[in-house]
Amino acid sequence: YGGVRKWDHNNITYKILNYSSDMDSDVIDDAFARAFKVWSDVTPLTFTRLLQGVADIMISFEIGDHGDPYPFDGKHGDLAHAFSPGVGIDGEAHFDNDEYWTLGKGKGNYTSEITLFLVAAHEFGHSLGLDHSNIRGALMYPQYSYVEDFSLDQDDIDGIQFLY
Ligand SMILES: COc1ccc(S(=O)(=O)[C@H](CC(=O)O)C(F)F)cc1
Ligand SMILES: [Ca+2]
Ligand SMILES: [Zn+2]
Ligand SMILES: [Zn+2]
Repeated sequence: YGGVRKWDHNNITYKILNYSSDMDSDVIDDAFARAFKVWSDVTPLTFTRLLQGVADIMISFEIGDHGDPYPFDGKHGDLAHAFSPGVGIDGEAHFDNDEYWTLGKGKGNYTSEITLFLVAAHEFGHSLGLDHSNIRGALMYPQYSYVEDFSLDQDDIDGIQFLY
């Protein structure tokens, strides 16, 4: 999870390794791009998507035990996790594919639908080196809660600007 390490470069790359079947892949691509923009808007960081090769942040949808010490737990519970900067597994962001991923108020009662954009923005905060915030409205607060019109809390901005 989050650590106090940070990337030693500002032009960070990411790669999407696989997709969830809950949403079109171009909608998922866009949700991830918007989640990275949350952070590039308040730092000198840039995020470039790679289609092949090894990127700093490798993004994948996983279920159950998926080869790291943090197996997913089926629908609900843990939604995703990400590792702080470094080499190898660090920087990776994993999303639980047993969740029903959507964007905002889906067709049904969105309490059972998890907004990919919000979770991704939070996970990428961890991939950049952020830990949790104790401010309830902050993006880096440890609990997921759906918000209509999202904005970073000052605590999130202070945290990321402390690092970069
Ligand atoms: C607002 O974004 C999130 C809040 C909480 C989570 S989580 O409930 O999946 C959390 C993982 C995390 O804090 O990144 C849990 F420990 F797994 C993910 C994204
Ligand atoms: Ca889960
Ligand atoms: Zn994992
Ligand atoms: Zn977190």
